Amino acid sequence: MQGPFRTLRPLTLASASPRRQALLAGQGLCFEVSPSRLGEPAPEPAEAPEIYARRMARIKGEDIAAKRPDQTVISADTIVVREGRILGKPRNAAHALHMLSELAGNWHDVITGFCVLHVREKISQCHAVTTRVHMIPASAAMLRAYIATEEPMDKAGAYGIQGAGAFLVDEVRGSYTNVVGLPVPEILRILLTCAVIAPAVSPEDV
Ligand SMILES: Cc1cn([C@H]2C[C@H](O)[C@@H](COP(=O)(O)OP(=O)(O)OP(=O)(O)O)O2)c(=O)[nH]c1=O
Repeated sequence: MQGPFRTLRPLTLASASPRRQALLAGQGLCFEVSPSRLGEPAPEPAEAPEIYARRMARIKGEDIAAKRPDQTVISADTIVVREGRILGKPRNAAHALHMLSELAGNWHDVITGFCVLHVREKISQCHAVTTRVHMIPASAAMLRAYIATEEPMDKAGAYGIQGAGAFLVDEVRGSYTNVVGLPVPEILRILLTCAVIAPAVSPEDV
């Protein structure tokens, strides 16, 4: 896909998320996709949500980076946090309804932990970005109808801001792409610094 950036060196996205793939492809980046199949362990007692999201991103990223030591590997983990409690993906429709009932009418945090790793070059950058999101006080009928679309089932907090779930969100404070699953400006800044990507057009072309 044509975009504002081009990829200079081999890049791998260690994620099965089609949203993350679309966010990077939309910038013009070329990359392979190699999701980690490691299970995601539960948070440690008293582990802060940002630390947990970063730890999960590191587990997934290091799994793939070890197999591709000459490539730059990007990984991420997105969680929803309401009053200090971490909401991952719903187990089933009833669990999705439970989660959305808690989120509706309230503020919550969406935290994406992400890593940029390169084993041979000893690059190991892991960070977490937090976005505040407010949901409308949706009725149970609206939430049930949304869950019936099945969109919530593979998403942290049981909603997708980029899909039909947009109807639930009336305010976002912070990075939008972070909610979708990858904080694009932060990732691009690191890739530019590491000379893995560059602007697609050289200055003399402008
Ligand atoms: C809150 C929110 C989450 N999500 C998604 C992003 C992530 O794909 C998913 C959270 O699950 P993750 O465990 O972060 O990622 P994943 O299982 O989809 O992929 P992988 O582990 O291979 O990287 O929730 C949205 O798409 N939109 C949203 O608005």
